[in-house]
Amino acid sequence: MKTIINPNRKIWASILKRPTQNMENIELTVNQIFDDVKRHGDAAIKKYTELFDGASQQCNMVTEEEMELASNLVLEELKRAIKLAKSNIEKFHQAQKTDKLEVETTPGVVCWQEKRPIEKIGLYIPGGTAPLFSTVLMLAIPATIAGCKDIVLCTPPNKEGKVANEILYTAKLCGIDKIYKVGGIQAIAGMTFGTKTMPRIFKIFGPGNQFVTVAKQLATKYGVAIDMPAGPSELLVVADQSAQAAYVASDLLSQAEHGVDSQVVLVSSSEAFIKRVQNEISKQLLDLPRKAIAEKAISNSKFIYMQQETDALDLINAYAPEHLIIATKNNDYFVDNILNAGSVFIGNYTPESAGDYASGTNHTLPTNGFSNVYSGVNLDSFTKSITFQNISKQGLKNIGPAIELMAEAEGLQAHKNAVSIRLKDIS
Ligand SMILES: NC(=O)c1ccc[n+]([C@@H]2O[C@H](COP(=O)([O-])OP(=O)(O)OC[C@H]3O[C@@H](n4cnc5c(N)ncnc54)[C@H](O)[C@@H]3O)[C@@H](O)[C@H]2O)c1
Ligand SMILES: N[C@H](CO)Cc1c[nH]c[nH+]1
Ligand SMILES: [Zn+2]
Repeated sequence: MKTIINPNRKIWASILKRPTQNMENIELTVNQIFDDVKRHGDAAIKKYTELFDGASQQCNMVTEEEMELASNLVLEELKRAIKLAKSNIEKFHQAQKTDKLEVETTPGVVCWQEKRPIEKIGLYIPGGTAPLFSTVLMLAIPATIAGCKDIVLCTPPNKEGKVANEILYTAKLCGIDKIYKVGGIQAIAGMTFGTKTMPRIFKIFGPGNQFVTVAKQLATKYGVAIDMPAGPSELLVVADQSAQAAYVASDLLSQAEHGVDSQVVLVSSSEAFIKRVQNEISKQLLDLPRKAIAEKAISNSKFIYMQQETDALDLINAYAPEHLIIATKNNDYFVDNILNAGSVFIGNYTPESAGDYASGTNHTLPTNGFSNVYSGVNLDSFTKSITFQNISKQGLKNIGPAIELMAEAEGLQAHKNAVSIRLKDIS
C-alpha cells in the first residue's frame, strides 16, 4: 500500500481512475445479449442463465410455495433486524413526500405541480457474489410509498436455480410477489424488451456489477428509463489524527469486500495516520471471509496525503464518490462545501455500513463519478411531476397580449390565434 503525497492537480484524474474492466468488451457482450433476448426472448434468457449462473431452469418465476418456504427458513433474529431497518427506511422515505405545489403566477392564472407514480417498474437485486437482500428494502419501500403498482423483481439464481431465502422473505415483507430468477445482462434485457414470461417495464432500478450497469445504460437506448448508473461500490474517507485508524480501516474494508472492482480511497492531512490505517487494514484483512476479494480491491485503492484541507476538498469534489466519510477536526468545513457525493457519513461513530442497512437513507447510489449529476434513489425516483394550469377569463386577459406578442415574434401565428380567438369572445 503506497501513499501518494500531495498529488499535482494535473494527475488527479489519472490517479483516481476507477478500476473498471475494459468497458468496450463489456459493451460488446451487452449488445450481443440484448440482441439475442430481443429476438429469442425466454429461450435466450434461459441460455444465458445457464451460461453465467450455471442454473438450468424450466420456470424462471418464484412460486408462492417457494416464497412461503423461504420465509419460514429465515431466523427470527434476522427477521427482527430486517424489520428494524424497514421501519427506519420507511420513516426516512415517507418524510420525502411533498405537498402539492400551487402558485397563482398572475391573478387568474393558477399553476400547480403534482407527483404521479411510474406505473411499471423493475427492481434489480444483486446476487452474483452475495445476495443483497438489503437492496430489496432500499427499492421496494420507496416504490410502494410512491404508489407504483406493477413491480417486478429480478435477481440471479444460484447453481441450484434458487434465490436466497432472505431475498424472498424481504420481498414478501415488502409486498413484492412477481420475482424472476434472472440476473445480469439477461435480466435487464428481459425487462427492456419483455418476453412471454417477463413484462416490459418503464423504469429499471437497482445496483449491480459492471455488466448490469452497462446493460442498464443500454436499456435507455430502447426507451426504458433507469434510476442511475449504480455500479461497483466506492468509498472515500477524509480523516485526520482525530479519527480512529481502526475504524477507518474497517470502513475501507467494508466497501472493498463488495467486489474486486470496488474502489476505496483515503485522503488525510497526516502521513502517520495513513500509515496506521494501512497497518490496521493488513491486520483486519486476515479475519475476513472475503479476504481475497477485499485484498484485490485494496490493491486498486489509493491513500493520499493532502496537506491542505482546501486541496482535499477539491480532490473529493473532482472524484465525486458514491460514499464519503468525514472524520476530521473540521467536519463542518467538508459538510458545508461538499458538492459531489452520493451519501455522506459524519464523525467517528457513523460507519458507512449504517447507510447500507438500517439508518434509513438509501444505499442505491451513483458510482463512477456520476454523483456529480445524479442523486441516489429516493422517493422522487419512483414518480414524475405533472404540471397543471387553470386560467380564468380575467387571467387570460392579463397574460394573453404578452403571449400573442411572443408567438408572433417567433413566427408562430397559430399559437397566437389560440389566444386571440378567446380574447375576442371575452372582451
Ligand atoms: N452503487 C450501489 O448503489 C451498489 C449497491 C449495492 C451493490 N453494489 C455493487 O453491486 C455489485 C453486485 O455484483 P455481483 O456480481 O455480486 O451481482 P450482480 O447480480 O450485479 O451480477 C451477477 C450477474 O452478473 C452476470 N455476469 C457475471 N459474470 C459475467 C460475465 N463474464 N459476462 C456476462 N455476465 C456476467 C451474471 O449473469 C450474474 O448473474 C457489486 O459490484 C457491488 O459493489 C452497488
Ligand atoms: N455498499 C453498497 C452500496 O454501494 C450497499 C450494500 C448492500 N449490502 C451491503 N452494502
Ligand atoms: Zn456495502
